[in-house]
Amino acid sequence: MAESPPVATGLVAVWHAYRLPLLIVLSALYFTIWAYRTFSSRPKTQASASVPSSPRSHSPEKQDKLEATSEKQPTIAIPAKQNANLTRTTGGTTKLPAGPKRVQGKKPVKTIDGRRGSSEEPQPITHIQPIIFFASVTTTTEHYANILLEDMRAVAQEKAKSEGRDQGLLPPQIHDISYIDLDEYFLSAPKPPPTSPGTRYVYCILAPTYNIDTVINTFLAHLDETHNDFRIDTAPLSQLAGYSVFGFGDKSEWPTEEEGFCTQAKEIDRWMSKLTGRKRAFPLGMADVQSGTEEALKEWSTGLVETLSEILEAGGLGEGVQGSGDAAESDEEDADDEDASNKRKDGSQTMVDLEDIKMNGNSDSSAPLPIDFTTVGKAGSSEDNAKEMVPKTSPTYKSLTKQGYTIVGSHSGVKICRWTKSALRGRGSCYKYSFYGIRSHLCMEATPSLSCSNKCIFCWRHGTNPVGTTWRWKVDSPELIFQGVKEGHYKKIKLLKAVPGVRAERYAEAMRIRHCALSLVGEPIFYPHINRFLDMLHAERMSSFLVCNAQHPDQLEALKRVTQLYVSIDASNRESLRKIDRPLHRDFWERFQRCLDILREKRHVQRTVFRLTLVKGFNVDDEVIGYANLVEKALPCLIEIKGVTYCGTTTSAGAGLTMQNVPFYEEIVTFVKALDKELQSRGLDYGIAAEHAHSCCVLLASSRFNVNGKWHTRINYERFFELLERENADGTTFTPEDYMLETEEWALWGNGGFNPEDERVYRRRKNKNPPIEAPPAETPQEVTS
Ligand SMILES: Cc1cc2nc3c(=O)[nH]c(=O)nc-3n(C[C@H](O)[C@H](O)[C@H](O)COP(=O)(O)O)c2cc1C
Ligand code: SF4
Repeated sequence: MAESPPVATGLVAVWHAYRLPLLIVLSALYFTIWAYRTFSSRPKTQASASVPSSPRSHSPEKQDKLEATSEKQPTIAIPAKQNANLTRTTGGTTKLPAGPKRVQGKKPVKTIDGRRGSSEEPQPITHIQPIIFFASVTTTTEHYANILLEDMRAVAQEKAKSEGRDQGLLPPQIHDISYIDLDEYFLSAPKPPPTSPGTRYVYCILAPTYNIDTVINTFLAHLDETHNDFRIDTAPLSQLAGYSVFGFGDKSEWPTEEEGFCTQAKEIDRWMSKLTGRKRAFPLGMADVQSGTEEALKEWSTGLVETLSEILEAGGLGEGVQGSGDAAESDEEDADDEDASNKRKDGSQTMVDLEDIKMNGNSDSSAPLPIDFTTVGKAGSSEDNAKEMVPKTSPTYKSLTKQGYTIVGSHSGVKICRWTKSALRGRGSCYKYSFYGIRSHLCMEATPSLSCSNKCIFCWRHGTNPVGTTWRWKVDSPELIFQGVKEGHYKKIKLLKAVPGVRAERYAEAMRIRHCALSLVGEPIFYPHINRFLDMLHAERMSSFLVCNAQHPDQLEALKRVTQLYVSIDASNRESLRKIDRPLHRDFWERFQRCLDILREKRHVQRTVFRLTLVKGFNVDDEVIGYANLVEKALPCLIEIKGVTYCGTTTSAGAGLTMQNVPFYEEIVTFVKALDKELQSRGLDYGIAAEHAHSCCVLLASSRFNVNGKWHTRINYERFFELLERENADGTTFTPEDYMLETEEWALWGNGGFNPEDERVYRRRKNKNPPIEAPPAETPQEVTS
């Protein structure tokens, strides 16, 4: 047997002598390394570690190509791992997150305005970085997303050339929703890079709708979960500068939204509104993939890009005004409106004119007392000494602006009516669409005189507007008023673009006023330069509907042509008129009668209209004969009959007006039939032409507007302007029959009058047992101007 070498013998001896301490040291070393690896460096998830700043990982070639086509622009890349402080691990970069979510995050801090947000002070906005997200199963949406990318890139380049690069719109980034980690973009807003802290992101989301399970369901589920995850701020994307959604669907199979057209885009829009704290920068756009797709997308993207410029200019979407990024959700919004309308400070229920649903602020029942100017000075006092009708410092100014009026100059006003809002949302226009073809989102409601010479008991404006018998104030130029009312109107329309449900195409249409209702408050013909003001409207091809109170015969006589001339007929006899209109003129009845004579003279030159507002117990019972007398005297082209809207002011209450005085639609119908019969019995050729049950309104028309058995109550606006321009050029006069159009079938008497293309929305009744009788939900009393 060979002997062991001496070194080996030595090692064995050492092992035997020290094996216990050696084993202990080695074990300790092993445990230390294991513990270190286990606790200090838990491996990162693929999601949080590997998300690149903006590339579309699924098609690098395409992205390279797109990037190659663009000039070098300062694109701001989102730093990877920016959301690492709030990471919901989903186990991968694609598709459905499986199993329960794990959330690591900072507790969101509350900001001064009560919203939650980041603890860091946001920098003023210097750059807008649009990010286009799209989902696509059969590549249609992807195709349009790339068109949008190119369009926005071109705009950004153009703007960079003209405006420089210190501030402005950056070329967009694009992401396919299927290939991004949703947590990276939809759990919190991207943080601006340190080199450009004023950068804010705008999400432009393009999505088709599928009634089968696709990545869009995954996306929607993610948005839903994020919003409803109690560990996450409910509006974690509020640091975005805004968002907008565009949907693709197929109308050949899903013809209406009720039947499923673009429903998933609508859902995305709704969730994004919640997640961003209502930062809808532009209304939801929708396109039918069968026709007009590119045009619809173009219209939406043009509007969106304009908004991005506005965000840059204004430093954000704005706060605190409905529609400016702080709009309530559609249904909540309606409920709020309803509440605001129906509840007064003293807790009693009232019904307020729905046109008066305020754009901002609260209605204040402690409105200032009406300013009666009749006792101050004399008419025609020198303009130099003349006072302003509604000075900026006056309580009247404050009260009117609080109610949503924009005061222009010192005596004019403009306001958005609730029907304009309704039409923008595809929920129907006012009765003037059914009767005359006026689409409410194209209509501006204005007045060049906030002052009136009546104090009608049912006037919802009473208590805020000045009253007077003669003009004794400083007179603003028609140019100033025209410019001011247009600006005021467009500004309010712009505020509405973020209101849930507003249609992109209707919003775009609304940016061109086509009609002007001179009927807001006060007496438009009181304004000394009303004719010049009308010329300005017509020069821009805006039709004019003017309502006067039959108290200013001289001004009525001198009034030039309008598209449709109204006289309010609030009663059929002197005593009743005195009680209802509470006129300031002592000779009010004589003035009224003279106005009827003038209307009779004008009936072959203009479309003349009687507007009857029925107040049960005041001007309905036993007055059919009296109204027929007035019709016989003035022979108006048309007679509009509607029920009063109870406004619950102290004035109306003092006059004994309650909800009991508001007629039901059936009662209006009974009255209309009786009046029709009475007119027939006198050989006056009138008939019941159309109705708009939705706003309790019925139209009687002279047979002059019945051609071959078909009612022609609508207006051919194009024709009106052609005829007017010819008249101005060579004096060729024309008649109302020259610009009439056939009434739509659905608007005819007996058919209800609601445009089938609009979505009919019934107001929710919160209070099941209202203390006072309310009109049936099917026939809400909605007053129009
Ligand atoms: C199976 C299937 C279901 C669809 N469901 C709807 C739907 O519910 N509503 C709708 O408006 N369009 C629907 N569409 C139409 C698609 O939204 C439309 O074709 C869209 O352009 C597809 O976009 P994409 O090619 O980007 O995936 C559906 C299409 C398919 C093939
Ligand atoms: S006509 Fe009057 S109610 Fe109708 S949309 Fe115009 S302003 Fe509104």
